[in-house]
Amino acid sequence: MSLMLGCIADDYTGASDLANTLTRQGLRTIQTIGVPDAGLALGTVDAVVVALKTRSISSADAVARSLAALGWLRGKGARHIMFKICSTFDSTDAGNIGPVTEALAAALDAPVVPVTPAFPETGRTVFQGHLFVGSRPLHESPLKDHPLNPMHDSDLVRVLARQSRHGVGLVAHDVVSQGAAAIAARLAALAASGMRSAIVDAISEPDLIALGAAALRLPLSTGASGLGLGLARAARGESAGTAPPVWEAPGGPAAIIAGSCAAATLEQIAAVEPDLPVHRLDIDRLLNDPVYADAALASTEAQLSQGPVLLASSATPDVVAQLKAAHGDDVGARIEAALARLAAGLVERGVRRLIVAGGETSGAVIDRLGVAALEIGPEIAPGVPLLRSIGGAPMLFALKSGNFGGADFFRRALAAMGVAA
Ligand SMILES: Nc1ncnc2c1ncn2[C@@H]1O[C@H](COP(=O)(O)OP(=O)(O)O)[C@@H](O)[C@H]1O
Ligand SMILES: O=C(O)[C@@H](O)C(=O)COP(=O)(O)O
Repeated sequence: MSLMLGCIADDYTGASDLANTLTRQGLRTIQTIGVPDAGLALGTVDAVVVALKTRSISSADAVARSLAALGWLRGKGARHIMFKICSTFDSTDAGNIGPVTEALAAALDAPVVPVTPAFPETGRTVFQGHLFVGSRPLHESPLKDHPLNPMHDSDLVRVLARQSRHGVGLVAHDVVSQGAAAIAARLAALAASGMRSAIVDAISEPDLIALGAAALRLPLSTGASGLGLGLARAARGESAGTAPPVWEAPGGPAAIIAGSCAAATLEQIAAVEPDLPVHRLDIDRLLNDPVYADAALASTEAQLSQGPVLLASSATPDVVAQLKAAHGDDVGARIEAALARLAAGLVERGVRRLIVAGGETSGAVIDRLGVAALEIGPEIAPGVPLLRSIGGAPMLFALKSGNFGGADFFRRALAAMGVAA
């Protein structure tokens, strides 16, 4: 097997977001959870997205796990490697976008790495190296309040340079607008001057297509799903590619687990509250009362037979700050583990259709359920596909980035799973 694209994602919703884009661009794509066992049957695929949970761990661990994924992808003949990061560049000054990019570049002997989180379809654009979320620069967007990776600087050349050993350049829009050859020439000039990565401007799909054509000539690129779109177009060439599959909806109750504290998720929870039972979890009890989780699950049992239920830890930034002050900076990881336990309890009670809101939350849930890989189905909302587990009891998932989806996302996801809300 020889893969057109081998992708390494730093969180699970990011992985499914990219897999969705590649699938919509006609590439047969599979998402694996970590480096898959040798026995996993991948079938005939053009791209594999290896989902890792490395965005918020130590940079040494993130590098080691990403290099292991690289080794597996190279063993599958991947012709180009893409490191999938968040379209809002979620990271701290301690890493991990810079350290992982530089480690992968060294392993691949890449002369320079184009880097862009641009994803205009979801309002992420990069101009003069500055990242905009909608009309606001990153540091004025809701991402400034992220519980794990609050973003306080929209100048990505500066942000990436703070977490990189080598110099970081810029391919500005006046070059990008001239097309792939101009981008490639600028990247080569930056490499000759000692730069090893470069933020690349992109504000539209044509920019992404030009960048994809230039990037595919290099061993490695780093970015969000917009970059994936450009790479897929260049890799696919003129072939039409393949359409996403249509699945028979499996039976079984449905549930929603929300761990994201993003503004979009808070709005989505409020929007669906009139239609189904919403359990807003008491975090103090969730973390300290040994019987609270079982009591919460018991309270859902009768409800699950009537329709979907939603369990949420999600809170506004001021409440998140209070809980971090009360429980320590690791409160996020502890809540993830508690939500994953609740998800396992819901599956034990027959749930086979599960929507999870939050990247780190999705990682904890999918790991706890032991899912090995996911097929990519039709798109529910930009950046969020319907997913079906591969191996084990078949389950349908929707793993939603906290920031993605409109107010009606949960209703749309349930409908895509064959569930009326
Ligand atoms: N009430 C809360 N207070 C503090 N942290 C929370 C709360 N609820 C969830 N969290 C944590 O916030 C983080 C959300 O990250 P994630 O799941 O990646 O969402 P997003 O996709 O919005 O980034 C997780 O670590 C989660 O456990
Ligand atoms: O690129 C994106 O924005 C998403 O694919 C993503 O990575 C979001 O991460 P979470 O907000 O942690 O889900």
